[in-house]
Amino acid sequence: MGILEKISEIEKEISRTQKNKATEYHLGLLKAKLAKYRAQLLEGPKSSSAKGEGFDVMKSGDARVALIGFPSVGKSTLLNKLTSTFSESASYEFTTLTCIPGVIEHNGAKIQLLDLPGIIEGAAQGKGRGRQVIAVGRTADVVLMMLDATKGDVQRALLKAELETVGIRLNARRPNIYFKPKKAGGLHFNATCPLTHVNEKLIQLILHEYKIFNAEVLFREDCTADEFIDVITGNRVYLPCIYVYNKIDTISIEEVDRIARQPHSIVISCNLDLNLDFLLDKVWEYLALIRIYTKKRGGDQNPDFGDGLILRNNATVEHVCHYIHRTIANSFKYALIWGTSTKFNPQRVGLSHVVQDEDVIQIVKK
Ligand SMILES: Nc1nc2c(ncn2[C@@H]2O[C@H](COP(=O)(O)OP(=O)(O)OP(=O)(O)O)[C@@H](O)[C@H]2O)c(=O)[nH]1
Ligand SMILES: [K+]
Ligand SMILES: [Mg+2]
Repeated sequence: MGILEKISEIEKEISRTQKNKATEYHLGLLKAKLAKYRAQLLEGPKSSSAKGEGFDVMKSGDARVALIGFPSVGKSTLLNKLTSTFSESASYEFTTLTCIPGVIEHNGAKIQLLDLPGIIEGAAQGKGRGRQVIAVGRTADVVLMMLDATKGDVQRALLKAELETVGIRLNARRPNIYFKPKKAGGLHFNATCPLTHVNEKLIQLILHEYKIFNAEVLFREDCTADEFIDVITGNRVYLPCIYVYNKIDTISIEEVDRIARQPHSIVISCNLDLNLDFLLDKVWEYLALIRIYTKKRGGDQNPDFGDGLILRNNATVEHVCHYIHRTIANSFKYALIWGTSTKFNPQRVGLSHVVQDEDVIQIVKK
């Protein structure tokens, strides 16, 4: 039996199996098997088309955003609206066949926006250009899952499932589980909170499926078997995702209102230029980028507000130093900061101080 057949057998069995206390172990095992086969499938012989043809796009700018969606939902139209790059758009499916990068300039940052071919059900198993699209998706800082507002809710669930299959978790946090395989000593299992989804026996069964007999496992939150499998498997990526419903010019206002209220969702119309500014603000929010302005020493010079430094949320003064020049941190004495991250303006801070959006910083060297 090929891997694909094994996978579909297991999937069938899982859907056949009723979820209850008695089947808990059985289901846990099936899920572990499924995750294992899927991993094999992805690692399997690299298909010759997995590279090239415009898919090896260099990362550039401060962040990368990937447009993923079914054919003809308007991905290329959006790229044309938001960037100065042109990508062919048309009413027929699979107009776009490669990855086309554009640049969005927003809040002084350069955000790389990737237009990609449409993906279809079965993409994760290599249908169409699915695997290549998903491989690019993994490298993004934020995924824009683009949907046709007229097509109902199925698309969203289908796409999410495709991405899940290949280990991409959308709008989820890495499970807080400590896991360390050992050479000997059996399984040491502990939890810092009551567990309602798994117990030691199930954890042991799942680990055996991966031929792991000695390990230390500590649940720091009430995780599920699936989440534990994610931790064992290891190569998961956790990506923020915005569901972008396009073509709202063709549906009723009631329907627009309903869709807009769903979590992580935003409604737009490329054709009528509706809500595109709001989309950019959302992208900015999901990227969690911050702007830091520098001020030179001496005089009453104003900071250079035209030219901010773009950093990740939770960046420290040390990150700021590295951004300016990698040797600055060595000769660093202290920094003065004006902004929301300090109590006083200015305030003297050290390298570990966490900066906030729109802080002004002056670095004083030894
Ligand atoms: N009514 C309406 N049509 C739109 C809107 N945005 C795009 N379209 C149309 O949708 C069709 C598909 O647009 P594309 O930009 O080619 O879609 P795509 O997702 O890039 O398609 P593929 O590259 O084939 O996957 C075109 O005919 C567009 O004119 C919109 O906001 N409203
Ligand atoms: K199209
Ligand atoms: Mg396109």
